[in-house]
Amino acid sequence: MTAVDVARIRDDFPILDQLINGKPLVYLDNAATTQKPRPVIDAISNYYLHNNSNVHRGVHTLSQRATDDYEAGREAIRRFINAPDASEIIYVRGTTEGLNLVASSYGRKFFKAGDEVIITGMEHHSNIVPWQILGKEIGIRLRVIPFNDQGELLMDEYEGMLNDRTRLVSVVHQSNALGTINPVSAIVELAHARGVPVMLDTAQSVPHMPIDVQDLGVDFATFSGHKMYGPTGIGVLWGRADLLNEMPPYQTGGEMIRSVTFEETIYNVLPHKFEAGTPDIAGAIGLGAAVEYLEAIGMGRIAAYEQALMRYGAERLAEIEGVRLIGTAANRGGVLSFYMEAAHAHDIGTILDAEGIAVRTGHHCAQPVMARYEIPATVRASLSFYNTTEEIDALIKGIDRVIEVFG
Ligand SMILES: Cc1ncc(COP(=O)(O)O)c(CN[C@@H](CS)C(=O)O)c1O
Repeated sequence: MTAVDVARIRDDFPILDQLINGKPLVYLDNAATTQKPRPVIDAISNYYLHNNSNVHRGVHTLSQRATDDYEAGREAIRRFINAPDASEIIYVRGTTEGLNLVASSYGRKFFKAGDEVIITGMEHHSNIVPWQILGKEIGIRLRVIPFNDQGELLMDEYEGMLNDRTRLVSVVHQSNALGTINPVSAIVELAHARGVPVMLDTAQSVPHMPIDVQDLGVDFATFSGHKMYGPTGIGVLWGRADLLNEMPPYQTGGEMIRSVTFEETIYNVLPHKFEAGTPDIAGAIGLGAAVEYLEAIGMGRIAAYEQALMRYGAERLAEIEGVRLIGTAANRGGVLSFYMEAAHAHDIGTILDAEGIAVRTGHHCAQPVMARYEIPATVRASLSFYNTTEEIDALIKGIDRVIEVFG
């Protein structure tokens, strides 16, 4: 993407054109949530302005229009991740709910006391805590794949963990704290050799690179709409139909049933079995618009642009004495996490905000990662295709200001 392309893209994001503390906003917190382009905002407004109605089983025009748009969003997502069938696309609130759904439904169906789930040491809390709860309830064991100082998984350790009690491998594709992009194909190959399914947390990869769930060979994948330029409150769990059909519903009530008597309930078919109650209709329509927006730019172009920007940022940060980059895997995405002895991450973030620069500071819901590096927190700049090298330069200038203040 050229600078001209980026300038035109930035016109689609009105929020980026504002001053913060008298300085141009430099939004570098995209791993937390991304900004929304006009087509997404317009699609949501259009629904509420002209088509607002509840979906499915409606016999009036507005309901049919809303249902058509809601299901068109599902088909757009299927296409975007190259899932075999739209019925395998389950709308959830976000990655957290997707992970909880699999832990709760797949976990209670297929795990027995003494069984094991394998995760990595760089997981987001939403792929740690649900398994701990299942561990307490059913007596399953959590196995954790360690990683080296660069933030790369120790694959030999992983291979050694797989055994006859392993019921699921559940791992992050791209770490939100380190940027590491994990070797999914190798992880899948070893797991499938033992007949073990793989769940992939794609919260940080779907928005930033091409994702083909069939090519990856995974069995589940989950992500959040708000991290891929769509609205908050809507996300996706994709799963292989044969597994989803075996799994009990996660929540129950309307929409997810075929018939209910006081004696028995017959569940609905996929995807509806896992979509109880009135869904986030506007969110799904907005997410469908976000998919179309990203497809028009091209995920390959986005990945290449963000990769170049991250490498530029890493080079600039390496020039500053006292800045320690956390997460230096050879294969990593648009995340620049760093630590400075001179000041706590929160103080650094505050000074950067005074310069108009928005970064995330803290443990990023990955406290085991901070413990591994023996640091309390990092400052994390996370990139998007609407960021520029000039914004990286502004970040560097802001860090120089931090050093002025804290010495
Ligand atoms: C890898 C990964 N996995 C799961 C989640 C949860 O996504 P939700 O949309 O909140 O459900 C996140 C969200 N990470 C945010 C909030 S902590 C971050 O600032 O890094 C994530 O990065």
